[in-house]
Amino acid sequence: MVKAVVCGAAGGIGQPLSLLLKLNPIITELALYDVVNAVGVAADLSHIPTPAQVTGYLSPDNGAEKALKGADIVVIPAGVPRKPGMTRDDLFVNAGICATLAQAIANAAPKAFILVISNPVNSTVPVFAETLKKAGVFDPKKLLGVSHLDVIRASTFVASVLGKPTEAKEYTIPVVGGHSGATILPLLSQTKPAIPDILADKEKRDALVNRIQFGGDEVVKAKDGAGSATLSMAQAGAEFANYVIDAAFGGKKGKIVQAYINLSADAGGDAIKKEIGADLDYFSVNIELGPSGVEKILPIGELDDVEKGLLEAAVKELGPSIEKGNTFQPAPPKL
Ligand SMILES: NC(=O)C1=CN([C@@H]2O[C@H](COP(=O)(O)OP(=O)(O)OC[C@H]3O[C@@H](n4cnc5c(N)ncnc54)[C@H](O)[C@@H]3O)[C@@H](O)[C@H]2O)C=CC1
Ligand SMILES: O=C([O-])CC(=O)C(=O)O
Repeated sequence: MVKAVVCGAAGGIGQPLSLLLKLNPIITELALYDVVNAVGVAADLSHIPTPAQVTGYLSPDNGAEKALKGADIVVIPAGVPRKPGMTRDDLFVNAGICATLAQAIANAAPKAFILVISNPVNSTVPVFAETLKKAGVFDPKKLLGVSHLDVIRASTFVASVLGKPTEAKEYTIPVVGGHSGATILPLLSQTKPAIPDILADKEKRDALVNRIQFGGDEVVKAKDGAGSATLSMAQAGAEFANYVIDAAFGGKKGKIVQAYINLSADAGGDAIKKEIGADLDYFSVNIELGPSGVEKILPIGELDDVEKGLLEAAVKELGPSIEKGNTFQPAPPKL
């Protein structure tokens, strides 16, 4: 029995993400929350004959907390997407939405796994953490910033450069750091199976790294004002949520993924701070998933010289974004 909740369920990501979660037979309850149209989307999905019973909630009458009550996992693609010319940091307007949703989760589902998709992830995850801390329910093992789209992009783009586009799933590339531009650090030297020909070709490699780091901009540009990645994000979000569900509720052991998490000492974050040579509170790292969420934080491992340079740039850009989230003060509620 697993209850999943999607906040922002009527949006460009929310709708296909909810559809993909409805197809997971382990999920028995699927609650959809949005400030618009969540009831309609729920009615639509409820006609699909899979186990999940779907309900929709809008904001009046405490809809968020009603949706969230008893949730095991909450996935959050709520908030404004980019338009051409904007950076993810320009989306910091989403911080208020994130703080409100975090408070609702603290009230109604304090033990749930929380998967944050809303941008800018580098700052919104700290916003979630700070709100949960104030409410006394913060568990760093259960708060996961979703950077998995960068991971699936890396597989797709590597396979394409190799001229093997149909074999993308065969290529595993850890992507660490953060989720925007230079903070996205694809560890091509750790690709499995190895890609020596790309690593030896500076021009090819630089272009590949750039495409992975700015894959989001590629979609924003192509959509030309109609938003950012929604369908690939829905796939990445559902795949990632299903990994978390399988590890926590399905008894599947040993799954290693990357997610943007809090590097608190008791979860093993100190070792990462040493590895990256920076005292950052958050970083996307290799984690082993399990019943408690982040079961283990694993080492980033050896970087080659190109990656050492990229790490330096990532750390420089991440620090201020984290600080922005850590120090965000939500507007007092209107009386
Ligand atoms: N982490 C990642 O890799 C990615 C993150 N994103 C981010 O995901 C977010 C959503 O993107 P889209 O679905 O394309 O946007 P969208 O505008 O299509 O959908 C957002 C939804 O959030 C809802 N919403 C707004 N305020 C809310 C609140 N207080 N509570 C609940 N729902 C609320 C809206 O009504 C709307 O249905 C954006 O911030 C975008 O930048 C997008 C792609 C990838
Ligand atoms: O680029 C954006 O604004 C949306 C996003 O995070 C991505 O596609 O990676």
